[in-house]
Amino acid sequence: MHAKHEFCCVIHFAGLKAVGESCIIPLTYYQVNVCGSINLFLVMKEHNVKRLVFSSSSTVYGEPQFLPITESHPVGQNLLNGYAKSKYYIEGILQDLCNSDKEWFVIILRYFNPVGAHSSGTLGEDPNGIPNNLMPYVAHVAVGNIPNLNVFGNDYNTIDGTGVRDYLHIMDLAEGHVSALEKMLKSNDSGAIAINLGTGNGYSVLQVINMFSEVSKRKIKYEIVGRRSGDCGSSYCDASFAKEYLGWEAKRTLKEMCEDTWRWQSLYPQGFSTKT
Ligand SMILES: O=c1ccn([C@@H]2O[C@H](COP(=O)(O)OP(=O)(O)O[C@H]3O[C@H](CO)[C@H](O)[C@H](O)[C@H]3O)[C@@H](O)[C@H]2O)c(=O)[nH]1
Repeated sequence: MHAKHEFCCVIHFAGLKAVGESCIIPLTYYQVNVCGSINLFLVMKEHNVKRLVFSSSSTVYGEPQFLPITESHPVGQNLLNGYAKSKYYIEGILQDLCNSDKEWFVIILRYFNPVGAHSSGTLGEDPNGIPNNLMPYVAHVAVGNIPNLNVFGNDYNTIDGTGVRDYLHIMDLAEGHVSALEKMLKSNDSGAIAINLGTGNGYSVLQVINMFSEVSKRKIKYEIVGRRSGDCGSSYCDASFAKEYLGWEAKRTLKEMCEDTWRWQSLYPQGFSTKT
């Protein structure tokens, strides 16, 4: 690709991302995420392309030590799964790379919980098999593919005892990348800069279920079960650095996240394999 086209920046989205799976096949996670990234950085270096936007994850913060989570929160401590470690290792590799060569400029985007779909309803999340994450699971229950949702724990120190996360509309996330690219093209900065991408607001599992039920007009059957291993009670970010540095902030509400997810799921109950 580099031989045929000229590139000025690369966005590195590729990788495996299921937390549970990374505990079962850690070597595959390190091979795909870490080795795959190193291969990409080597090719970029060979072709003298030294500007990169990297998809990292808020999981690098581990169990939050304070909230909201700022970019200066410690990273790499008590990471509970191979997925989080793979992102943390890649961030470290990028720091080393930038220290070794001052021409590199890397924006590390630490995603909180991306959810939702394109507002047209034609592009959405289509997990393989049973979804791992809350929003697609709720959508599958609402559309009737799965009978009920397990809520993992209601004994956290949160508004209603269920886990709180910083859900971010996928279109806001996409726009965050555009802002990062624009920044790269017009700035003379260098080094590796980590930026939280989230709304700064936390919502509990029950708040998400209630909002989804309201917009879909469907009852979401759920059952409270024990905590899922590796989960923390609350995670939400301080999103102010993204605004200051990239001029980006999330605009879409939890209601829009649920509406757009529902539009996609109700139009395509079987995802991309739905017969139209
Ligand atoms: O069937 C489910 C699924 C999830 N939850 C709860 O819903 C909340 C959100 O869980 P998700 O699985 O949707 O999201 P996580 O916060 O666990 O993890 C996600 O967000 C992380 C960053 O915080 C990483 O990016 C990771 O890849 C991604 O899976 C948690 O409290 C979880 O316990 C349930 O109650 N039932």
